[in-house]
Amino acid sequence: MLKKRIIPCLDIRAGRVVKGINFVGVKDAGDPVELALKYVAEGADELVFLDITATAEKRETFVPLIKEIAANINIPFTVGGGISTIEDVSKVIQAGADKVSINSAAIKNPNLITAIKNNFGSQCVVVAIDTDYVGEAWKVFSKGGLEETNLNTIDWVKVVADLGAGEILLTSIKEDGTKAGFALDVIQQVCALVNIPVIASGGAGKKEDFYDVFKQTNATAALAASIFHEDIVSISSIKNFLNIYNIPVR
Ligand SMILES: O=C(O)c1ccccc1NC[C@H](O)[C@H](O)[C@H](O)COP(=O)(O)O
Repeated sequence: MLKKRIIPCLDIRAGRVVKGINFVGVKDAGDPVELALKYVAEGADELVFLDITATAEKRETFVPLIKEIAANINIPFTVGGGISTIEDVSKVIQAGADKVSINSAAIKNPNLITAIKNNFGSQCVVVAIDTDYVGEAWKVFSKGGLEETNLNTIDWVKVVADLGAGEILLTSIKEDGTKAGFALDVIQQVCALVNIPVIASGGAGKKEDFYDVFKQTNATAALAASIFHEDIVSISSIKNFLNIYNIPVR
């Protein structure tokens, strides 16, 4: 079995790490560079930086901060947040990111996935999908979880994989920030549909949640924010725990 990846996520607003619950009520969670260094020292396999700033001011804080973080870490670095053109991707890659995460822009213009793949390689494009169970189906949400689309998550994952996505970052909105555990059902449904890596995201609250997601689904990585920003458990202790229970980690 491929080694599983533990990925801390820095949700950024106005240059600070923030964290909320179900994508709302975000509170300050610290300095991005300090947290990035801390997580690398703890053994993070990758780092995700997600700028949730909705305002135009993001351009000022976005690129310099990416440069500063990229200069200080030696693990794969994925950057997302409002990326919607090849020029945005180029700027972020030149600033030091290894991959980009696109969400709302992929919904609006699915061909952007293929364009990024053709220009930078499929390994560079992570398609982030925020999902919630509505009525009888898992639906895709855009704009930071604020807008329900007419897309069915199960259909959308197949489309993005066919268009050239290198990975899928699947976040269950209901679990986000709750520390109640990952949404194992939808994660496994998605893993069973695509041949590209799926990163589970949303809900991690204890080390056993990481065991559950790797034991009960084919997720190749688990992303978390609250559990790390609130110092509930370190990345290294999660990895030690997974090793004891024979889940391969780096
Ligand atoms: O993804 C967004 O657009 C967004 C917008 C506003 C606030 C949070 C957002 N995303 C939440 C992140 O994806 C978050 O890091 C993951 O859901 C993991 O959260 P935890 O449940 O705290 O581990």
